[in-house]
Amino acid sequence: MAKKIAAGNWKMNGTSASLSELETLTKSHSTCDCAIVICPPAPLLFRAANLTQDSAINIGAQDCHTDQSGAFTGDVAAHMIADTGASYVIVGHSERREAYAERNRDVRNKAEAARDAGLTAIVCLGESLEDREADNTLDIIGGQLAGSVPNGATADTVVIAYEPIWAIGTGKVPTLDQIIQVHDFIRGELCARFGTETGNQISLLYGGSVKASNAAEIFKAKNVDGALVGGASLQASDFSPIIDALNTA
Ligand SMILES: O=C[C@H](O)COP(=O)(O)O
Repeated sequence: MAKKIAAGNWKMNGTSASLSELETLTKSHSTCDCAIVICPPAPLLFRAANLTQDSAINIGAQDCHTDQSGAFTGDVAAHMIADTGASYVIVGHSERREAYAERNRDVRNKAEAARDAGLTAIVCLGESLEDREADNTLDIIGGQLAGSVPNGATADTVVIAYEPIWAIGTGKVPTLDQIIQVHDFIRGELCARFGTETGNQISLLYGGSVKASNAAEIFKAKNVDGALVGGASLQASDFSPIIDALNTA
């Protein structure tokens, strides 16, 4: 059975003042049946990891480089992220695939670098509105999954986040049937590639306009093991009810 995960991606939002939101979450969720992961901007990683040490909250980064060191100005290596005390890293978010032209091969290399550093990679997949309207969703997701997830993936090294690009930050959410169709497909592909036991253990998160008002409904869906939340993860008061909905799902 896959671990339930409530993950928050703060994207390029937050300063040291935002750590108070983490403090609130830490206090309000001192124990939790699901894993809680907060991915703040890189400058906050070290302090966030310190603040949440020995709590139910895990810290993750939003990206990593494929290499361990070198002349890559502005980049951060996976082992540097692990050194801050963080344990997760998001790779292949659609915003990076688009803005930095990251291809599946780059995402897979990043996920491998994360694994080698002892981090769990949250590998993001998602179709554009154009793909969806052309009925290409499963082809796109299948290609991204095959190309972005490393061989030998396990539940400890990889989490999958399905995030339809058209649902990110738009308030538009796919129907439950659409989410179920894609998550069932991903589960089937993972089982076929990694075996039934491992395939069923890898957590599948849904992302795209998840909020307190729709979380419980989304978490009812088979093969939805949690969420990757953007906007509604910035304030503890918005994210807490999403965690609670996952706990009771
Ligand atoms: O990584 C998170 C996703 O991009 C979802 O963002 P959102 O919840 O603001 O739509």
